[in-house]
Amino acid sequence: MPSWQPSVLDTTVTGGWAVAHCKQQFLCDSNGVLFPREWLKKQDLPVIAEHGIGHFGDDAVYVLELKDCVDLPGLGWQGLRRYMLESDIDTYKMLGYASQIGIWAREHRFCGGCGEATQQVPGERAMSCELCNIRHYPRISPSMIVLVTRGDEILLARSPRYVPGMYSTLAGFVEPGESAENCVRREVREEVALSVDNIRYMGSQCWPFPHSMMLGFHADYADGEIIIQEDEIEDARWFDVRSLPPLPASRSIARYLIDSYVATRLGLPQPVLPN
Ligand SMILES: NC(=O)c1ccc[n+]([C@@H]2O[C@H](COP(=O)([O-])OP(=O)(O)OC[C@H]3O[C@@H](n4cnc5c(N)ncnc54)[C@H](O)[C@@H]3O)[C@@H](O)[C@H]2O)c1
Ligand SMILES: [Mg+2]
Ligand SMILES: [Zn+2]
Repeated sequence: MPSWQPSVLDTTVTGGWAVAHCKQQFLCDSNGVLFPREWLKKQDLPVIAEHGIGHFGDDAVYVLELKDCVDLPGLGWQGLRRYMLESDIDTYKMLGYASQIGIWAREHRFCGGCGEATQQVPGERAMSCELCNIRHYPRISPSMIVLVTRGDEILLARSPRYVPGMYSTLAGFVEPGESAENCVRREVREEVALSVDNIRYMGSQCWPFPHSMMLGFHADYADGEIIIQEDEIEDARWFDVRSLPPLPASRSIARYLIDSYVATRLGLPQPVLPN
């Protein structure tokens, strides 16, 4: 499998390969998502932005951001989540990156300060506004995710958005003025009314749904009884490491945090954080 290497490519150079993206979906056919770029640009597509995003093996790759997910004969659309679950890691990384750049390009065609059209900065992943003399960079939203444990028990919760039966670790976005550790304390308190101690950093993961940076932690239960925050969570419980419910996808940091603790308690080999 070719490997994926992001970089900023000049869109005035012709040739290479391209993906067409719209709302976390990719245009595809039976060969996949990469199309000869010049061919793709000749199709009847509502392109609103184009960025050169890097190399897949030796091939230069561009993303065409489309206004709508239009139907083309013989072609379909496939969501990023499906690639996260089913494709090789380099294809998933390429498409996660393409999706983040596509969404950012869509949302930064005009300056938020003055409303004028922005321009791509050559050689940099930025849109500039000459009137305001500012640059708009891709947005990344730091989020914490935490596995809370109490001896052989781990705390898992269900959001109403999850597939039936699945439970996962607690997560939430870092707010202005907050450290990642304070975010861990606040989210655990808000979502399940527990307090935690001994918060330690476990690793991070880009989570392109749509632009999160997951900061993974492990924390010990300190105090309190579970009271769920009903608008975000429909159930939360302590599970014994020997009898766990259906868990998140193996590529997620949520799953890594769980597998790592289970491995420690049961004396199994440690998992590797997929990145
Ligand atoms: N990779 C993983 O293993 C994994 C697992 C669980 C959650 N996540 C991700 O973690 C992130 C946070 O999880 P959550 O949904 O529980 O968050 P959360 O507990 O903060 O609740 C979501 C709410 O946060 C607000 N919000 C949305 N976008 C925001 C932003 N950019 N900044 C601040 N607030 C925002 C909205 O009100 C939204 O309803 C999500 O992107 C989710 O997909 C990743
Ligand atoms: Mg949450
Ligand atoms: Zn401006």
